[in-house]
Amino acid sequence: MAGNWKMNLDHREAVHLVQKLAWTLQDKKHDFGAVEVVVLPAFTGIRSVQTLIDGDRLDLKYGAQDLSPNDGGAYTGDVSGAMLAKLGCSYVTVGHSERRQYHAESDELVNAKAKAAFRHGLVPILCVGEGLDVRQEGRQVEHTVAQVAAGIEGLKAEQVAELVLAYEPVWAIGTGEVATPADAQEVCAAIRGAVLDAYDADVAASVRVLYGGSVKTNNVGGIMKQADVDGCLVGGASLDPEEFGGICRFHDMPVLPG
Ligand SMILES: O=C(CO)COP(=O)(O)O
Repeated sequence: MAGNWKMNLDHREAVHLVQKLAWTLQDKKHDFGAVEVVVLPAFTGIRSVQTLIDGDRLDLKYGAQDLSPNDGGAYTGDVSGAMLAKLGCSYVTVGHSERRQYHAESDELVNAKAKAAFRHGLVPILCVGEGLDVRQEGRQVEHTVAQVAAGIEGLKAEQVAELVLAYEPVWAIGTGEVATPADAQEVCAAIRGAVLDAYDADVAASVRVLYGGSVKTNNVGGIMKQADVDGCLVGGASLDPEEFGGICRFHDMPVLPG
């Protein structure tokens, strides 16, 4: 379960949220062996979050929301995978739809960022998903599978086995419009199928496929029941420690009909 905080929370607020999240998980006896919990602060919060997690030996992982495809040099404003690895990051999202939309990130750039992450021992959370127009045309599977194929181009089997692919239909992000569990399963199964076609059954079984888009405690139960959904990438709800803590306890959450 990964919380993408997006451009929210300064470094002090980041520490506060991690403290509260740790308390609520501890209070509810969270099974960290069964459900890995990851927070993705803005760059400015990572150092403080690292200090807290290391200092208190919290069983939380953390990462960044983006990285440069380059390893260092004259790239003003960019942050390299090496810098994130030095801060103890485990994960980094690449190709989030907000990066694709507001920074015109292409599939080629997303692929280069995924490779940069692996060069520095970071696991990319590679985000894919269709917009409303594509969904209305019924082309969500072909669109998303093409993004996956381009995103994983040239990656080694052992890298893809570690990779996280996040299906985030753009029309469901921050809108309150959650995909139905069946919608999520349809595309997540196709994503795993694309990995099977490109690699083999072991890699397809090992790659983790997340769903993201308006995930809350009241819908996570149904989404996580789906065979090809291994976890969720949570935006807005991850800023509320009680709500995100509840999402991490998805086994206890209601599964609503439909
Ligand atoms: O973009 C998302 C996570 O990366 C989803 O955001 P919301 O959960 O706010 O819809």
